[in-house]
Amino acid sequence: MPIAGKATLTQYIIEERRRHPGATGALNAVITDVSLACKAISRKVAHGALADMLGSATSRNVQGEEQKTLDVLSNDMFLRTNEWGGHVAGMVSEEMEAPYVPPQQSPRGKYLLLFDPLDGSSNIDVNVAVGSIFSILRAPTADRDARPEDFLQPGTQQVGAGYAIYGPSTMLVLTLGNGTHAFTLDPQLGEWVLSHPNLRIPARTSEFAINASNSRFWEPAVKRYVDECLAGREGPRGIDFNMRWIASLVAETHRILMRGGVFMYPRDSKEAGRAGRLRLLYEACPISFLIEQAGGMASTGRRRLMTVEPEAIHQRIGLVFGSSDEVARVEAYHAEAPQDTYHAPLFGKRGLFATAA
Ligand SMILES: O=P(O)(O)OC[C@H]1O[C@](O)(COP(=O)(O)O)[C@@H](O)[C@@H]1O
Ligand SMILES: [Mg+2]
Ligand SMILES: [Mg+2]
Repeated sequence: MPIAGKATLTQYIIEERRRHPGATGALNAVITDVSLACKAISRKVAHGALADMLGSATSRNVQGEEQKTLDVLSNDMFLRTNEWGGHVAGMVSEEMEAPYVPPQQSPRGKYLLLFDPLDGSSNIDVNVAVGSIFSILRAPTADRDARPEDFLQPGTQQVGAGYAIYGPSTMLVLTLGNGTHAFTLDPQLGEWVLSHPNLRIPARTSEFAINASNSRFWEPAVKRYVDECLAGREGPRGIDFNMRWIASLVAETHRILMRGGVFMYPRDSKEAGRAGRLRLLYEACPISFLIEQAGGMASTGRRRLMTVEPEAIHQRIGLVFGSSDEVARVEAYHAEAPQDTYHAPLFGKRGLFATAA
């Protein structure tokens, strides 16, 4: 019996399976296992300081970032819930240098799971929303253990993707390639309830999100786009824009899925040899899949993000996503502007901060 007339996650994925007559239920099992990990993480996050879970672990992850206690614990939750089920042949995580291959599987799992177990972890200690992001790929072969190169598949190959957000309420947002749907965790029942079926992102928006402290490292096309937004009603866009920055990709994505907007963590020159801040396989690809399935666009700034052929499991990339008119505009500015042709009006000769001649 549906809760308050709404389907549960279990009911939804069983219904989805009917679209694939040959399906064995293994994908549903992976989603169930992931959603169990997310419930467990949600409980830990909700206890905050009372669970003695805040603060930093003593370790650093493969990208040299300080690991929070909850980063390590959340990673463990994902590994433990999924290795037991036997449906994944290997897992890649932000928190592990090499893929994890579950022991003694026979037959081997059909799927590969990639995840950021705790996204936005700099927000944990200040009690702001964090989340978990996941992507599901098919394992290319069942004949051998999963290898790093097996995970190097473009986003278009994802069979499922989603995130959990641990905010005022806990939600799971999922796509299996048939729309993007949001489930709210009923804390009494411990059940995910389909509260927001078929999310749609409006094509137009007047809200953007970017870490403006990086502006001196941006490419000209991004500078131009942001300057035009900031110029508001008096500028070329003719409308006032609002700006947001939560420093939590999951929370920014959630806002955009709920009411539109554009998010940018573009390629920049902040660190030599680093293409962008976000990780391609377990941040940018799953978010892009969710956004496209909700009618939005997701781009590197220059091209559709999900067509990028990955080269390394922890590869970083520029990401621009959200309302399609705005993402298309950012792509157009990149196509138009050779690297050195745009001069920001704020700092130009006749700009706001120009010094008297
Ligand atoms: O420190 P910045 O530049 O605000 O970066 C924030 C970005 O970094 C992230 O926190 C990276 O995620 P992790 O917390 O998983 O490392 C994104 O969620 C967010 O968009
Ligand atoms: Mg992250
Ligand atoms: Mg993380």
